[in-house]
Amino acid sequence: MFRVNNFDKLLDKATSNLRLEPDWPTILQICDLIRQNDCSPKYAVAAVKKKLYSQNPHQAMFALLTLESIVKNCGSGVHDEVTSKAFCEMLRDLVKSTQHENLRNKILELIQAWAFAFRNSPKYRAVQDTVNILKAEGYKFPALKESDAMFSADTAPEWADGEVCHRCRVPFTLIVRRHHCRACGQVFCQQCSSKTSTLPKFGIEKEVRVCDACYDKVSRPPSA
Ligand SMILES: O=P(O)(O)O[C@@H]1[C@H](O)[C@H](OP(=O)(O)O)[C@@H](O)[C@H](O)[C@H]1O
Ligand SMILES: [Zn+2]
Ligand SMILES: [Zn+2]
Repeated sequence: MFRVNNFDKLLDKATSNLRLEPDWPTILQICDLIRQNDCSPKYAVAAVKKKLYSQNPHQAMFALLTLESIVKNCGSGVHDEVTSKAFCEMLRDLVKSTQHENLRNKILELIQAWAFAFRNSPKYRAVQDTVNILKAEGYKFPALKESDAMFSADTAPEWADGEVCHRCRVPFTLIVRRHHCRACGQVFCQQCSSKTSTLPKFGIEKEVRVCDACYDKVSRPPSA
């Protein structure tokens, strides 16, 4: 559980009510933890959500900025969490209940940007529904900056399930343990995923487990 505590420490630091300016380096470290699978998107979003309810407007705003960054940088695992009906309803309630104009506007900005970013994903339609409801209730949304809705970060694939090794087909047992390659997300036995590599293209700077095929790909010198 150490790694998760590390996340909590970073989130406390990023949302400290002693700060007057956002702590962007810490916010980006939080993104790295999630991108490296050191903290699950579910845990991360739930922890940030708690900070949104802080009575201290600085803390709540820093939590919103952290939320904005992890949605932009950490891929579909986070998108699944913040586009759930429950999360959208929570944001809608916050828009209604907050006393702070700047918090309200930041939430409206985020919901609108996400609705635009996910406009082609039917499974995320709860966000557009929330925009429509809030507009019908008379809330004024800030002008959409399309740049706010560009989630450019390339993120590591979600991990696949499987009862046998993706490469040698050996069945997993109590002895033959399951492992995941961080580059392709497939499931392998120890023998087929014994190597490690950094994966800069996914923002993973530390050595992580990769399968033999991905190891050959990432360690081959770029073709001249
Ligand atoms: O050790 P176990 O109790 O079998 O748990 C496995 C390890 O956590 C593996 O981590 P790793 O890929 O870093 O080895 C992970 O990829 C598997 O999904 C888990 O089932
Ligand atoms: Zn294998
Ligand atoms: Zn692989």
